[in-house]
Amino acid sequence: MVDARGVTKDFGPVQAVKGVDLSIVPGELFGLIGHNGAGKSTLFKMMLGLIPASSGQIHLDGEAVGGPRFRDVRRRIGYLPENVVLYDNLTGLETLHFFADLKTVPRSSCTVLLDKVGLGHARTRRVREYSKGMRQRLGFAQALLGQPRLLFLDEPTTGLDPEAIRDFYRILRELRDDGVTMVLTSHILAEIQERVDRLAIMEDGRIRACGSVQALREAMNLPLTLEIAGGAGLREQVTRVLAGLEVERIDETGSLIHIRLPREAKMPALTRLATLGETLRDLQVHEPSLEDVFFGYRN
Ligand SMILES: Nc1ncnc2c1ncn2[C@@H]1O[C@H](COP(=O)(O)OP(=O)(O)OP(=O)(O)O)[C@@H](O)[C@H]1O
Repeated sequence: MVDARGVTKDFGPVQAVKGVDLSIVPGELFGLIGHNGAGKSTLFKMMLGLIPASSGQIHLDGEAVGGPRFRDVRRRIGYLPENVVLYDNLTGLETLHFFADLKTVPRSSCTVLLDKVGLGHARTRRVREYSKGMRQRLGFAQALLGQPRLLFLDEPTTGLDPEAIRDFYRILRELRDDGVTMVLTSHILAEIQERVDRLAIMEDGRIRACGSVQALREAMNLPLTLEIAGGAGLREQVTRVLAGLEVERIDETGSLIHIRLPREAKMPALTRLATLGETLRDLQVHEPSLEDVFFGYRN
């Protein structure tokens, strides 16, 4: 659905994107993460044909961006920019009517979309009175006009509270079930790590790593943490049964013991810990977070 080959972008002396190759398959929910200035928004704008690439090629749905048949593809694309520009004097519904007219989409779909993003109750209120999260929802409704098959969402959850973020990802899952392809950017790694199918880590204009969160974790081979709770003297017993295994660290906070160990030592450690029987009250395995993976790739 999205295919970028050797894409670069120069802004004068600044090379914002440095030879990006990226393939996103139909129906995929794809995350693009990276620190400020990594080049995410620039890559998005080139994919949408809003700015030309300095070199390289991008195809969307088989058509070259900026090519003769790109106009048709563009009709099937929805875009939520990082900073949505809205007119304060219009109501939510008037705003959506305005965008529907621009996209030559029937106005009749607007009320349904406002309900979908949780703004039905506020559709006759002026945007001036909207909170940041409400503005973001309105921007999202705008991106969904015309039932796009490909959605680009730049920092879509900025300003949303946790409940709204949950609602937002529920809508994305519904869209994915309908076969819509989505690409979203985020800084909030914890938020997207369990929600996207695959992601790319972008740094300094380059894609440093790309794959499912699990694949990236495994490729990095970062240590895991086992967290266990139990009775008095647990730490000594844990240290005893794990003796000889490759354990990085054993820490204690309150009544919890944290054991940091390489992935390959997980099953042997669990087998040995099981011999402690009822001394163990609880045990959890913590995978490295996306933050750990992200910083692992940066270091
Ligand atoms: N129009 C422009 N003119 C000059 N430099 C630009 C322009 N747009 C972006 N840049 C530069 O290109 C680099 C990448 O910026 P970009 O906005 O793509 O990053 P980003 O990953 O989206 O960052 P953020 O998460 O902060 O939005 C930065 O160094 C930025 O200063």
